[in-house]
Amino acid sequence: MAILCTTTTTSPAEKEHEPKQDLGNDQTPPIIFNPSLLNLQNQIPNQFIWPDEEKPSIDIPELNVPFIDLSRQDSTLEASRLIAEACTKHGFFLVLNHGVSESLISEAQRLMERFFDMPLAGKQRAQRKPGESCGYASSFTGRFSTKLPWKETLSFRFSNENSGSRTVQNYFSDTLGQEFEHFGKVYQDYCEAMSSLSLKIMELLGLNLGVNRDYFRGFFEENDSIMRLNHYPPCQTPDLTLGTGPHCDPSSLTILHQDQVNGLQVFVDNQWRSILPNPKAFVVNIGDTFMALSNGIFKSCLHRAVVNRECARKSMAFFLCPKKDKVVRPPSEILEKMKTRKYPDFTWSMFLEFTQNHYRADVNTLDSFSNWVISNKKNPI
Ligand SMILES: C=C1C[C@]23C[C@H]1CC[C@H]2[C@]1(C)CCC[C@@](C)(C(=O)O)[C@H]1[C@@H]3C(=O)O
Ligand SMILES: O=C(O)CCC(=O)C(=O)O
Ligand SMILES: [Fe+2]
Repeated sequence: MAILCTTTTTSPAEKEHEPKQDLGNDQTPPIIFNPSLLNLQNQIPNQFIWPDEEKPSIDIPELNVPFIDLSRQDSTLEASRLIAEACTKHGFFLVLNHGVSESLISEAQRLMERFFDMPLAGKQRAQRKPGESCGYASSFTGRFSTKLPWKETLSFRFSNENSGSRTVQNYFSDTLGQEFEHFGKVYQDYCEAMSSLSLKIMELLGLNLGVNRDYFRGFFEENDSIMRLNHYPPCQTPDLTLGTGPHCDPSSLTILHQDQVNGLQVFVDNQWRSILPNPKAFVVNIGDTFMALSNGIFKSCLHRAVVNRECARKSMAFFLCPKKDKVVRPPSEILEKMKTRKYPDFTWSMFLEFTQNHYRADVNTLDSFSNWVISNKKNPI
């Protein structure tokens, strides 16, 4: 059962999303976000206080998203129709009977708890460096100086390029040492399961966009993805801050597992809505790169995560991304029908660089990136 920690509704989202080039370059030394000390404080540091128009408020309605039962072979067409309906509107849906073993999910969750329970210095052995998308970040204190998120994260790369290349396993052993070998094995298996699930979902997305079933599967077969563990500690003033600020995922498809604590919200029809946790399901959403691949037909939608006073919340996100040098351009079947291109050609390596070094992801990331590509005459090929 979901633990419903009170939160919610909001404020208009649009005007708060002007591009902020707050990349942490000011002169004040970064504050330290140590969850075991901060979660009991009645006054949170100013850097964590979000502007009024972005602060969460209480009682938001639930978003009705379709449940896609992946076990029913006979229902491929129906599943694909439901997905398409959700993706043209907001890009969020749930998958059930997804085939990922419950024991793998619960072991991945257990190890995430163990990792975040470690003293700060232990976690900092995997410290994320400026400009890099992987590693441990306690809030983003060195990276941003305002609107800090109330969370700590561990991110690592997964590559499906040479099956057996064991990117995740090597990451844990190389960064945290041999005692983390078991972590590496479990998250390697988890990412492989996420990668296969993404490829299945890609077939369904393709069916609805009128392309060959294998087209997007092939496009993402050698994916170079990012896996992220999120820990949102309790906060004594949850109405002042956010766990993850409003953003669209720059990646292609996100597969999220939430624990039992409420917190994920999506901005639909001009209001914030909750997606309640369901440990048996994965929340799937379209990211900006897939929106570009579908020439804007499938939407990447604004979402955020709120925190609460009582309980810590943990989530695991797999961000499916194409192989770095693959050119992101809609398939001819779509372009023949639509005639005009919505976004320029780009590669994931350019988009990733943009989000890490030039722009803090928000609702406008894809448009700002497109303008950046066009004005810098970046050529992906
Ligand atoms: C390419 C990426 C940038 C972010 C990590 C991956 C996929 C999602 C992006 C992010 C989660 C969007 C919200 C802002 C962000 C800074 C965060 O709060 O975590 C983003 C990630 C990032 O740059 O680390
Ligand atoms: O933790 C969550 O529920 C959502 C996190 C998220 O949106 C992200 O990491 O991109
Ligand atoms: Fe997200």
